[in-house]
Amino acid sequence: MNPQSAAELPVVDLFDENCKPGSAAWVSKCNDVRQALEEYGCFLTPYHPVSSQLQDQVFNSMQQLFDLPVENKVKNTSEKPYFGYFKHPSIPLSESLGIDNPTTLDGTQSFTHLMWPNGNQRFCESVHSYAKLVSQLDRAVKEMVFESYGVGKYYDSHMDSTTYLLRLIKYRVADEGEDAENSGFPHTDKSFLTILHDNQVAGLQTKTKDGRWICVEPSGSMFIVMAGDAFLAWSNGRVHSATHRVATEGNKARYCVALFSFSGETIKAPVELIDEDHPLKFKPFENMDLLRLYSLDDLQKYSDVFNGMTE
Ligand SMILES: O=C(O)CCC(=O)C(=O)O
Ligand SMILES: [Fe+2]
Repeated sequence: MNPQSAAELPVVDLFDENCKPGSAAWVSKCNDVRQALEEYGCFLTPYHPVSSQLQDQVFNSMQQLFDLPVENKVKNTSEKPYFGYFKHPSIPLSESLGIDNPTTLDGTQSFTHLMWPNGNQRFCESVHSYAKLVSQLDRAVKEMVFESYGVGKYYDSHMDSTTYLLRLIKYRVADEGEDAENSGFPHTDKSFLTILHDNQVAGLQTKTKDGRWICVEPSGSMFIVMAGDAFLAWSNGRVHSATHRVATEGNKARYCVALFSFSGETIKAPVELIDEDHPLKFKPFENMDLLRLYSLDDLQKYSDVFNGMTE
C-alpha cells in the first residue's frame, strides 16, 4: 500500500505570540503538545530561531563533510552505539556521523578537528549554533509535556541530566536499478526525544497507531519532534513512540540533522503517573542501556561486515 500524505500530522506552534509560559493559552498549548505525542508520537513545529541562513550553512557544511575521504569519516568513533560513523550494508544509500555533546563548543570543536585537522570554522560555528538552538526547542517541548502531566517539578533535574547527540545523515541518490525504497530501517528511536530537520528532500515516513504509513512533507521552516522509547517508558506508556523509516526518491540527495536527547537519570515513571488504571508498565532502566541493548543485536549480526568495512 502506498503511504499517504502527511496532512494529518499535527502542527503545533509552541512559540506563538500570545503564549507566555503560565498563561491559559500556554496551558492549552501544553495539552496540544502532549496529545500530539500521545496520538502520533510526533508533530511538526515551526521554529524561527533557526534562520534560513543558518539552515543553508548547516546543509552546505554537511555536504562538505560527506565529501571528505572515508578515511577521515571513519575516525568518528565512540564507545556508545550509533554515536560514530555509521554505514550499513543493507541500507547502502545512507551514511551518518555523530557529534557527541554538540551543544558544547568543546564537543563540536573536537568533532571538527577530527574531520578537518586544519580546521573548518564555518562548519564548527554553524553546527554548534544550530545544536544550541534546537536544544532549546527540546527543552520547551519537555517542559510543556511535564507540565501537562502535572509533574513539572521533575523537569529541572531531568534536563540537568540530559545529554545530546547530533547525527548528520546523508541519503544519496539511488543509482539506476538501485532500490531507494529502503533508505532507512523501520525503527523506533531509543532516545527520550528526537528533533529532525531536512534539506526539503522528502523521505521520512511514520506509522500511525492504526498501522498506516504517512509521509512527512519536508518543509524549510518546520521541524519534526518525535518521542523515543525512553519518553514512552517514562510516561508509563502514555506517550507513543512511532515506528518510522526513510524511503527517498528523486534526484536530489537528502540531508537530515537529528538531535537526539538522552536522559542521564534512571528512566522510571513518576509516581503521579501510576495508579490502578495505569499500573507500572516498565521496570526502571538506564537510557544508554536501552540504546546498547538494541545495538548489540546489530553488531553481532553484522560483525563480519563491520570488521571488513573500509568504505
Ligand atoms: O532521516 C530521517 O528523517 C530520519 C532519521 C532517523 O530516523 C534516525 O536517525 O533515527
Ligand atoms: Fe529514527
